Amino acid sequence: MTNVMMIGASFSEVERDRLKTAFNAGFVADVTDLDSLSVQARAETAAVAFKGHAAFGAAAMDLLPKLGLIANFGVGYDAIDVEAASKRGIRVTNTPDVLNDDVADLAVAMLLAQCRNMIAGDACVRSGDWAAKGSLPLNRKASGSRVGIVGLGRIGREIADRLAAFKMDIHYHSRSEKQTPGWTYHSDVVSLAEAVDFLVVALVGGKETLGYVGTEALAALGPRGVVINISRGTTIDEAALLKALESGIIAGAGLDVFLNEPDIDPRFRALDNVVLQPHQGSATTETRTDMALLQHDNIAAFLAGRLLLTPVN
Ligand SMILES: O=CC(=O)O
Repeated sequence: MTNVMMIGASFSEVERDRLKTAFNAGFVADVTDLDSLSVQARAETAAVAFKGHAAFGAAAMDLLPKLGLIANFGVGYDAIDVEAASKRGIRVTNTPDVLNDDVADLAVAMLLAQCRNMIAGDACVRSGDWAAKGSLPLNRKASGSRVGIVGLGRIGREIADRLAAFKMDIHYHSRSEKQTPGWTYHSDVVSLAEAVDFLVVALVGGKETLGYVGTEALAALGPRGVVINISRGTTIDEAALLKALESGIIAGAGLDVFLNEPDIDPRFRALDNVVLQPHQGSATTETRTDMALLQHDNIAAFLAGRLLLTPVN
């Protein structure tokens, strides 16, 4: 009997094997494939191990009448309609904390790569241009500048701690003022953007933060401003961001997340003032293993009737 169903083409072979061995879990690549399962397989499914960013809404939940748990692989669960799940008595879990370090590391790496022009530097050495044409134009100092963190949750704090070690003056905006070591709170994102050179977006995704950083904040950041986004493509108004990058309203960006991943807006690829990453904030072997184990442990706890480790609802 299979009462656990994996949903997500992005599960690795190791992750699939682990869940298959532990729970005899079945597999479908996408939520839209659920109706291809037999009536019995759907009727037996008590828990779903979910991975990916495709929407998991009420209609899919209704295909699984005994569903009691959606265990998300990832901290962000904006793909899952949690309200619809709660209404149906379905619990949702995620994988917080274990990925904070990696996501914060990538944010810092993109900020440094952007300032120090590292992508062009690598190309310059590889292509032979260094010998043929000489060094690159001077790039930009990162240490000691002013940075604004949008969203001082678990990941935002890790980013701020790292950038404080780079002697940066830390400003932040979040729902409420926090206990911080001398960092400056801003009650709105525009005043934060006005005060800093770098804006690092570490918000949760979802309806509430849709287009949170928009035209006004980008204009306030100004022509030396750099945006780093490791949250979700939805948190920045992407049309406004592209316009700001193309027209010099801001200086550049480091982006790990986009709308319509992986088929991102081709205008990004034409820009030479951006560092682009394929949504890989948590993508180290170590962290993905920890995330997989936490997802597994939530499913095991649910099936055994124990308390969930990291519940969302
Ligand atoms: O995007 C990755 C996550 O939410 O964990």
